[in-house]
Amino acid sequence: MKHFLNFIGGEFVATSKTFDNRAPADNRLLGRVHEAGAAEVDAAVRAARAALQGEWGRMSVGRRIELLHAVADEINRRFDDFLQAEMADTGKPHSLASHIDIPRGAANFKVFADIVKNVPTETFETATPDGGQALNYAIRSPLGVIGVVCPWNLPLLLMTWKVGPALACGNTVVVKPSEETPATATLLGEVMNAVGIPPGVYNVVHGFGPQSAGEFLTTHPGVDGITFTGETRTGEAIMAAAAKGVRPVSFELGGKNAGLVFADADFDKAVAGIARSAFENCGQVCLGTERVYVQRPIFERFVSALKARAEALKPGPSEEAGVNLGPLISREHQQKVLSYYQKARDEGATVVTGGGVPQMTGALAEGHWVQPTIWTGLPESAAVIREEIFGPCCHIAPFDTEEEAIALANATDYGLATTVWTENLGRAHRVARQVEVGICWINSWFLRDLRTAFGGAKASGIGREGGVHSLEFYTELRNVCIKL
Ligand SMILES: NC(=O)C1=CN([C@@H]2O[C@H](COP(=O)(O)OP(=O)(O)OC[C@H]3O[C@@H](n4cnc5c(N)ncnc54)[C@H](O)[C@@H]3O)[C@@H](O)[C@H]2O)C=CC1
Ligand SMILES: O=Cc1ccc(S(=O)(=O)O)cc1
Repeated sequence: MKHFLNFIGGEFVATSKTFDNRAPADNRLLGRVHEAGAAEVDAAVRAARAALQGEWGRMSVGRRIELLHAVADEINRRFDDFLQAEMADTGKPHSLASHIDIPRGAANFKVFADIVKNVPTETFETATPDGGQALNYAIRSPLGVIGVVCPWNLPLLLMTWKVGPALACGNTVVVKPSEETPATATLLGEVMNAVGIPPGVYNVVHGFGPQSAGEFLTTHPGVDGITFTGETRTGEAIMAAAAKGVRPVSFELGGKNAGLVFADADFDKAVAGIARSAFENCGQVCLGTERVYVQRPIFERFVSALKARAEALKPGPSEEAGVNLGPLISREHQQKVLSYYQKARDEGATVVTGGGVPQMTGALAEGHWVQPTIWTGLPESAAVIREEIFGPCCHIAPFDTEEEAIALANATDYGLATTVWTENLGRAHRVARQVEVGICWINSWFLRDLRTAFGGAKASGIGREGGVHSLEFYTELRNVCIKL
């Protein structure tokens, strides 16, 4: 039996309280996760503090960067171990995990190491009242011990998206992976030891949120800042915890993202793009599109074409050739998504395709599968149009004018992402400027350059990470003023 242990001060730590880790594809037992209690979380925070005050805190930026490149290289060397662990924990297809999750896991260390190496800070020469001069210059210091609370949808990618810049800036981290996906964060502990990252720089505590490792970590007074990706309501709880001690937070939260397809779009590219944004990772991407608005002249044709795409998706085990649809993460999440499928029917939706559970055979019948689903005909007040579902589904509605499309896209409490499909350059710019989101993709989706700002407007988050913007959260910018 496999055991997923905590990683504290460079050592793997077992606890007496464990819980099952099961594979979403077939519910088989993958291993037992050792839940960290308040004592283990405290030990992890202390180890992180000690590392900050020790070798890591004294290390030159150059050496730190070398080590983070070595972490990336070691992830790539152990690519298959990470791939197998991620596929088992999430059930996602090989094609997805091998092209996105694991490569990004490595890239997140390299990119931020290089950014930290190359970013300058400001200087100002200042006239003084006595007719002399002063020189101001800025320095960036690490924020300190960072609590990193992670979701289950892109476990390695989203964890390293925070750990990479945090370590590059000289901080130490205590990571709380999702209880659903403990494997790759644990494996990363082995990588840290293998390349010589000092003990205590990277720590992992396993467990749940309330009254477990998540709450123990976010309420711990030794944590200097908290970065979190997940549900908006959890963000509210973590923000309340962070208020004690006035500790900064960086949040990437939920979304109810719109896709806008204009009649002048390249039709085939728009259909393929919206299909990806609605169904990739079985719809479990915060950037995914659950509300599609299509200009009336192409509406019917678009609905038929997206239906064909949804019905062509092949659910199955990660490794099987041609499989491009995985399961949902858990039975609980499957029930949540299916409850929205029911709500859509109750509210009078036309179910264009899907709406239930696919017929899976053998062991896969025990997995958390749902059909890709498309609805039309609902009013904007319907639950599946208002609330984040996080499943492979979308509602499609027609619109007439550009103004109407923008108003529909903005009619939500969330503000994470929009994807716009048009061949009209002027329209693309106009729409991009007016949609109230952190990221607007034109004729694309999930096309990421890690140097760009990433984050949500409105209820979708606080702060921006990515490129130099990550430095705003992970460092304390200080000014030194010297009277010359
Ligand atoms: N924006 C995104 O990328 C993601 C959004 N979600 C949304 O969240 C929903 C539920 O997914 P969950 O994993 O249950 O999200 P969640 O927000 O409940 O959990 C994310 C992480 O926060 C931890 N956590 C939960 N409550 C906490 C608390 N009070 N204090 C400290 N840590 C806490 C969890 O243990 C987990 O590590 C999804 O259906 C989806 O709507 C989920 C995953 C990613
Ligand atoms: O699912 C949420 C999500 C997906 C990707 C990223 S990023 O590419 O690392 O910025 C962030 C959040």
